Amino acid sequence: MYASLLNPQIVGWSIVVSDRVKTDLQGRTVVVTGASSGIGAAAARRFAERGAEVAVVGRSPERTAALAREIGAQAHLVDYGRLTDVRRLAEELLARYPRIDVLANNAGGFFNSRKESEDGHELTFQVNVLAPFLLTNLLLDRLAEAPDGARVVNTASMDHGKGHLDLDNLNSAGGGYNWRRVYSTAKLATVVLTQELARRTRDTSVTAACFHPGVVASNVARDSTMMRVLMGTRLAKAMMSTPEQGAEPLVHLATTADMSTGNGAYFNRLVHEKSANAQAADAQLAQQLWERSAQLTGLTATPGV
Ligand SMILES: NC(=O)c1ccc[n+]([C@@H]2O[C@H](COP(=O)([O-])OP(=O)(O)OC[C@H]3O[C@@H](n4cnc5c(N)ncnc54)[C@H](O)[C@@H]3O)[C@@H](O)[C@H]2O)c1
Repeated sequence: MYASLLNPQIVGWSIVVSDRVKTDLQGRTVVVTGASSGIGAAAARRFAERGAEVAVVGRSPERTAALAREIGAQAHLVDYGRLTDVRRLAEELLARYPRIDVLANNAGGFFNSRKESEDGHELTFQVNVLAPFLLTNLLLDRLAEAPDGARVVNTASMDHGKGHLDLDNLNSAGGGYNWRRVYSTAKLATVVLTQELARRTRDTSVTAACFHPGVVASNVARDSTMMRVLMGTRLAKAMMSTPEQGAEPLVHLATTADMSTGNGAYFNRLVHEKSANAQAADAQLAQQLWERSAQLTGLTATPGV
């Protein structure tokens, strides 16, 4: 019974994105970050089964190579804790793939205590927001050239509802670090930047969406002792979705034929939802967050308004 509460597909909630999907992905290239485990690995397998050329992007050399070998794909390594590494990855992808049809920004996570990246940014914000923002911008021209239209799918979380963006303190500096609030805020930024990306690319064939994958049994809590213990119990595992179930919305949003009603939107699994967080609908904040993120990642050229 509890499992069905957490698994929309079991109780049969309505699916409001178009159910017309591109099932044959032959000739298409899909980039999946955080693909060495969990939701990303499950999604990468599904894309490969449908014939896509998959760029398996991961941090762990062993796990990334193993998954790439398993699905006959190419492994690409990156550490999102270093923005220079994100730039190197973008160059590697641009050199290797003449077309990119889907960018799944899925890498993410949270940390027990406040850590800073090599670039001096709070690490949760860098890994979940700044690094994928930079990668997306660096790949955007290639995405816009995709012959059948390209899709950016960002893995957000329903936790974004509890986030609060303070443009003057995106670094979560000062005392009282609360990993949950910091993670929720990072995922709120994902929701806000997805909308802003859709707005800034509205004259191109690129569309974007973000989603909550459900509560998924994965390694996402590896850096939080408390969450690792909570998510590791047998009862908790029985209540959670599998990575394959968590990957379903990602694969669907990446391949759904018609995004005209969902461009820039947030989906709770496959249900198009209006966010309960008022900041998610603040267009001025979205514009400012985009500009601030560009500044923090050293981007000089981003799509205009
Ligand atoms: N598991 C859940 O219940 C849940 C719920 C909501 C959202 N999410 C989100 O789903 C996404 C996938 O998580 P998952 O549950 O599959 O967990 P996971 O830990 O298996 O996957 C996270 C991936 O992100 C990668 N990653 C983390 N830090 C990185 C870094 N510094 N550089 C490069 N890659 C890095 C990891 O290597 C891993 O492949 C994350 O964005 C997570 O926040 C998960």
